[in-house]
This record gives sequence, structure tokens and C-alpha cells, in this order.
Amino acid sequence: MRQPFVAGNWKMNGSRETATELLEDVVQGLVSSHCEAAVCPPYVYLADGLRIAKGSELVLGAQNVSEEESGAFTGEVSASMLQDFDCRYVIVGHSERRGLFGESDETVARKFMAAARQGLRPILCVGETLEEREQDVTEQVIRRQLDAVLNAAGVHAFVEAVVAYEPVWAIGTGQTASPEQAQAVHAMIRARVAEADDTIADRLRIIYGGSVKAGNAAELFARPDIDGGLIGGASLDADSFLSICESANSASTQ
Ligand SMILES: O=C(CO)COP(=O)(O)O
Repeated sequence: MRQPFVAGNWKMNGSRETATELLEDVVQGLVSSHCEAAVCPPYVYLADGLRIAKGSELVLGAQNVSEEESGAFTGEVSASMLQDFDCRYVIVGHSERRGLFGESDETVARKFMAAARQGLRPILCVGETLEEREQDVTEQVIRRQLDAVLNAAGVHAFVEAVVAYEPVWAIGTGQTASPEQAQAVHAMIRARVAEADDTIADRLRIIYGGSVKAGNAAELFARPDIDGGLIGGASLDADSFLSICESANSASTQ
């Protein structure tokens, strides 16, 4: 049985004041449940996250990590620095990083490995653009993104990892993938990992991201291969985020 996982990706939003308030509200509202809940605030608020989440159910993650370990890399933050702030997770390969900051499949694979080397759990994002879906190449695109990491890191690196399927056309658009569309891709991702190792594939948590809201989370999480969500906009509101966590918890106990 896979433990459901819901992670909030705050992206570049908020201020120290709103971040602190949101962290406090999430920590207070999180009831002990089967669902693992994480938030990924901007780097500069991780220290507040560490202080506020200490001793609570809430887990911390980061939104990005350097592929390098240390040195003259102005503006970068290493995996060991994230460890210093008790981050358990780090997002790698988000489509905004791939699309806006030119991260290639190879860069993403190196970041995945840098995180794993330090014992951080990578949340590897994969997903197709609208154009790619319309050209009917979704499967090839996701296979390519996944294979870049599988080939570089090896399937055993997926024991601690999470894969997030985030169709680019569903991110921040209000246009959620239907539960059927998402389930089909999740099953395909699991089947691809199973080609390398059945047991690892069976235990791998594959979460969905792209306009997940309190109102549509339950039907997505009810699908057999959807093990939770990576939440953007709705994670900036404590009640919405907590309600999504509760949906993941209920789905897993049904
Ligand atoms: O990109 C996302 C999470 O990483 C999804 O963002 P939205 O939930 O705002 O669509």
C-alpha cells in the first residue's frame, strides 16, 4: 500500500509575513493522518518553515536544487544546504524550470542525482505541452523525460523518489486533466518503471499536478495509480491545501 503524498509548491509567491501565517495555519490544521503532507516554500522562507514545522506532521521541501555540490556557482543552493534546513523533498524538473530556465533532461537528471546523493527525496516532474498532446506524442515525451533520469541514476534511485505528472497545459490554467487522462499517464509511468523493476514500480508514488483544487482532488485521487498531488495555486490557501490532504487521506482508506 502506497502512502498518499500531497505537496504544496508555493512557487515565487508571498512575503515573509504571509509565508509564516500560511505555515502556521497548515501546521495547526494538519491532523494526524495516513497522508504525508509537505510544503515547498521559496528558499528564503525555509528557515521559518523549519522553525514552525518542527515537531509537527508537516514536512519541508524545496523547489529547486543545484546539480553541483559546492563552489563558485553564484546564486545556487546545494542539496546539503537544503539538508541543513531539514528538507526531506526537492522538486526537480518542474516545467517552469524546463521551459523558462532552459533545464534539459540531462540537467534534471543531474539535479535528481545531486539530491539523492544527499539523502533528499527528489520529486521528479514530467509532463507534455498542449501541442505535444495534440500531436499525440504524450507517451514519447514522458518516456524521454523519465528515461533520462532512469538511465543516469538507475532504477534503485527511484526507491526514495516521487514522480509528479504535471501536464503543462493544466498548470495554473484551471484546466485540470480528467481523472481518466491522468490515470492513463500514471499507469504508463508505472509500467515504464516496472520494465526496470516491478517492486520499485509498485511502491513508487506517482502524484498529479495541474489545477488541483479542493473540489476536484477526491475524484483524481480515487484512481488506482494517482497517489496524491503536487499543488500550486491551491496550496497558497491553508483551508484548500488541508482539504486536498484530507481527500488524499480518504482516498487511501477507502
Ligand atoms: O505547477 C504546479 C505544481 O507544481 C501546479 O500548479 P497549479 O496547481 O497552480 O495549477
